[in-house]
Amino acid sequence: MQIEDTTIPGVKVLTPRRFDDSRGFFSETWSARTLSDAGIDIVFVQDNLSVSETAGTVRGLHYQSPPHAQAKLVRCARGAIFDVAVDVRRCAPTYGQWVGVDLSFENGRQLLVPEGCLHGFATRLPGTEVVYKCSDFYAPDCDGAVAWNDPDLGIDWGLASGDAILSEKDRTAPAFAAFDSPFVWEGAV
Ligand SMILES: Cc1cn([C@H]2C[C@H](O)[C@@H](COP(=O)(O)OP(=O)(O)O[C@H]3O[C@@H](C)C(=O)[C@@H](O)[C@H]3O)O2)c(=O)[nH]c1=O
Repeated sequence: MQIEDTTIPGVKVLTPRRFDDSRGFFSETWSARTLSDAGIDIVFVQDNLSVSETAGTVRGLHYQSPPHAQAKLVRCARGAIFDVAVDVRRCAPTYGQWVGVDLSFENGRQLLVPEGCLHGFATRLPGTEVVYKCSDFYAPDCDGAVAWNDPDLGIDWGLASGDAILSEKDRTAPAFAAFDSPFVWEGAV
C-alpha cells in the first residue's frame, strides 16, 4: 500500500498493491492493520455504494456535522471520478483549500477524507460505481451541503460543458460564504 500526503493535512492518497496474474489481479482494498501501521487509526462503521449512470454527474459537496462527523475512504470500483476534499476546519492552515484526485478502477487509487472536510466527486465515465467507507453512521439531521461550484472555492472539476447532473439538494446548496462550519482544526492528523 502506497500512502501519500496531499497539500491538505489528513487528506491522503492510498494506492493498494495489485497482484496481477493470468486471471486478472488481486488487491487488498482495505486493511485496518496496514492503515494502523501507517498511523491511520480510523474505525469505519458503514460502507456505501453509489452508482451514477452518466458522466458529468456531481455529488457534493457534503458533510455530516459533529457529533456524527465522518471520515471517508473513497474508491472507484468501476469507471472514474475526480474526487474532491475541501478543508473546512476553522483555523486550519489550509482552511477553504481543496484537493482533487483522479480515482478510477484502472488506477485503484483511494482518497482518505478526514472529518472536517467537505467531500464531493464528478464522474468521468458512465456507469461509475463509487464505494466508500465511513467512520460514522448516516445521520440525516446532521447532513449538509455546500455549493459544488462556489466561486470562492474555485474547484476546477474538469467538466467539459461546465454543466453537471445534480440532485435537488446539491442544486440548491448554500454558498461557501454562508456556510457556518461546525468543524475546528485540532492539529495535524
Ligand atoms: C448518504 C446516505 C444516503 N442515504 C439515503 C438518503 C437519500 O434518500 C438517498 C440519497 O442520498 P444523497 O442524495 O444524500 O446521496 P449522495 O448525494 O450520493 O450523498 C453522498 O455524496 C457523497 C459525495 C458523500 O460524501 C456521501 O457522504 C454522501 O453525502 O440515500 C442513506 O440511506 N444513507 C446514507 O448514508
